[in-house]
Amino acid sequence: MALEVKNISFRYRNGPWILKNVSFCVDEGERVALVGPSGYGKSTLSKIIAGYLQPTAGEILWQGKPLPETGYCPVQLVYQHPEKAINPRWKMADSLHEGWTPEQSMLDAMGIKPEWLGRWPNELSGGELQRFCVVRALSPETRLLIADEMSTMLDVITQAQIWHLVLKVVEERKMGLIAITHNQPLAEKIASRIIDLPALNRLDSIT
Ligand SMILES: Nc1ncnc2c1ncn2[C@@H]1O[C@H](COP(=O)(O)OP(=O)(O)OP(=O)(O)O)[C@@H](O)[C@H]1O
Repeated sequence: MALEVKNISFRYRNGPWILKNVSFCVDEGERVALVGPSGYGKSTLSKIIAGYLQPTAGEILWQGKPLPETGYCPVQLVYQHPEKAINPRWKMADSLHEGWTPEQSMLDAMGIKPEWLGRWPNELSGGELQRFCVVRALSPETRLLIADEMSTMLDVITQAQIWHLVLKVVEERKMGLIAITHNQPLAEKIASRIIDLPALNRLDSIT
């Protein structure tokens, strides 16, 4: 079992419980889609799995152990909002090369133009920025990619281009994938299993 989400419960400060006793596993190289209504906690759960948020209770295990606190994290998250994931004070080349140096062929496949590398993040569109975020997350050390509404704000041609590359890399490297999407046809196309978050969330067990 590559990823174990074990009895995860979460609330923001003293707010309402968002997740209660959520458990599921993702096998090595498995592709799953995580679905649920808007505001149901999918992004929150993805941040917990990637180690950006600490759960209020429960644990995330990767290959049977907690995620490493230092060094490269084998679980990488691509957010819905690329502008929040990129350092505004770094030029794009620096953000891109922060974790690894992708080959030119990957930049070409993602449609990243050479002139974008010398720009600041605010000089690119959301879709252009998102391409950088996707490539940055696809280091050879990444073993599980969480794509949280990764392509929602893109036009259909760009969406297809990005998903084509991501699925090719995931397949070649036998990586795991958790795709969070409201797009049912996309979920069915990219994933072999659909995880319905409301069915796992034990909010009724709150005392
Ligand atoms: N930083 C925060 N502080 C307090 N509440 C938050 C915070 N971030 C999210 N929430 C709340 O937590 C709940 C779950 O939000 P989350 O973004 O995880 O849902 P989601 O299922 O990903 O939604 P969507 O499909 O609309 O993206 C929402 O009610 C949201 O308002």
